[in-house]
Amino acid sequence: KRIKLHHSPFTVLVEGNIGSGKTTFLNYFKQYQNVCTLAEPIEMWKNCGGHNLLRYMYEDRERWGFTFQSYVQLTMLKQHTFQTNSSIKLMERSIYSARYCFVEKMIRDDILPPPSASVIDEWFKWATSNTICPVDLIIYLRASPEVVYQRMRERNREEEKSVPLQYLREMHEMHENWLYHKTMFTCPAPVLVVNADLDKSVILEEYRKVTPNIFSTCLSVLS
Ligand SMILES: Cc1cc2cn([C@H]3C[C@H](O)[C@@H](CO)O3)c(=O)nc2[nH]1
Repeated sequence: KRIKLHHSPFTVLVEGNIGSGKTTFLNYFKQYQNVCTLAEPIEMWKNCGGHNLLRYMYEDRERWGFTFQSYVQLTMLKQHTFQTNSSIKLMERSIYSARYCFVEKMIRDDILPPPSASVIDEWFKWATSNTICPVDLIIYLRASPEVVYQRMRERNREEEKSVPLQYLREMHEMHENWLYHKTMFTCPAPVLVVNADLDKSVILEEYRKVTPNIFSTCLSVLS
């Protein structure tokens, strides 16, 4: 009797701070034909009905925090429920990092008033209470704040030009609490930590190391 221990498709979340190399990681796995990669829908956040919610959020987090995170949650739900025939689905971030890292940070910074936080949380609890957001593995691209700050500056994304190093330090701690120390919230799947500080000249070798975990089907045969 054989039982399946994972969902179809085998769903992998690529998580990490701003500038930790998620896009590079996703692009590396594009080379495999049975992998469906879903990049973070940042273009949708930059144009929701003609509004650049990402820019509004960074310009005034109190005023636009809820609006932005509410739309992020919808776009992430769309990605989680995206149907593919590929055997593996690789997602950049998720509804989980939305809630446990970014929304949680806004709550702790008093950016998100409790009533707004409750509304986002009710959507999150509904979305994750049934099987519409399945996860089988989380890849945590773990990078130091100073390294990702440098990369963010070099990438020079218009909306991020005023993001300070301190914010990246705090977002690093949110990721550490959730995915490394696991002191905050539950992890919806096993976590594989990748040293994302490595220079791009050697980082692909580091990504290659986790391919067995992504491509191994975790079928177990019961005697
Ligand atoms: C799920 C999720 C992704 C995400 C990204 N961001 C920001 C961080 C980066 O500056 C930009 C692209 O990741 O959007 C955010 O504020 N809240 C988010 N929530």
